[in-house]
Amino acid sequence: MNYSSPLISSDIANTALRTEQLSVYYGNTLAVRDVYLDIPKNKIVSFIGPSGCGKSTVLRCFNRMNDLIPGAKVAGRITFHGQDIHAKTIDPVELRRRIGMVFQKPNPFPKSIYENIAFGARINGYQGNMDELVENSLRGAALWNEVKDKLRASGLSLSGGQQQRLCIARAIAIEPEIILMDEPCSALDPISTLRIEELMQELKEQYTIAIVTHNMQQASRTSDYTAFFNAEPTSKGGKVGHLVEYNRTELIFQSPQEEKTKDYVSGRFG
Ligand SMILES: Nc1ncnc2c1ncn2[C@@H]1O[C@H](COP(=O)(O)OP(=O)(O)OP(=O)(O)O)[C@@H](O)[C@H]1O
Repeated sequence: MNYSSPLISSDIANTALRTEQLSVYYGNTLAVRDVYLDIPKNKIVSFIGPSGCGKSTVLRCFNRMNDLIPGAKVAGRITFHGQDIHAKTIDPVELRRRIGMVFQKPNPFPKSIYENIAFGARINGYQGNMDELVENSLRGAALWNEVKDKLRASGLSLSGGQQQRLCIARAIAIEPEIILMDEPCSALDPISTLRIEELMQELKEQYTIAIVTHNMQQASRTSDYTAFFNAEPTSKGGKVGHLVEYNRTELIFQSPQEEKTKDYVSGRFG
């Protein structure tokens, strides 16, 4: 097996996202190169690696968030259930509805808890019973019991951990298939972090999750597969990220194939 370009499976039906020779540039600078990666359906995949190796860059490619960064350019191919996400027929707004995102810092709208859920759903044309959608989304994000008596209070009045679960509720309200999480717990205390991790286990029954995390214990606790990225120096004095090894999480942490992975997961660098 070639660990620099591992494809986990040839089982397309169970592959939610696939990258083939994915490279991303910011202006003329190559940030990350030649990533081959499959994200299987209804699994949690963690991206780990030292700062600047391109984890967030790759994550943002999946729902074309990099389109919104001036100068960012994506080369290679990304498919979502076999369909090229850069095809002319793909509407990036619809793609982002199907592939939602939760960010590092909880970012609820400065609106009521209720409206945080209802607003996006309304914009996306939701025609059903809004009270039900709000309740179900808050239940899905394990927040309902804490907020059911104060749905008109501001989302910003919640604790950091509750705000992050509100953002997850907002994401699931528009019924995505995939949830991308970019260090969703880095601003949270350990108890709120554990709640989000428990929630992820519940969510994966319905959704596919890809998460960037600096917390290796979190990757090993929560994910089915782990992708280890690293950055190597270039001749011009910069650095370029690449995928070193991708495999089942227990193999990455207990018997990695690559020396670099071994060094990283044992805390020797990063
Ligand atoms: N908007 C941007 N404009 C220019 N360069 C960027 C931009 N975003 C990221 N980069 C560069 O791309 C490279 C990869 O960054 P990225 O944030 O993807 O890495 P990361 O592994 O997620 O890092 P961290 O763990 O610190 O969040 C870095 O060299 C970074 O400086």
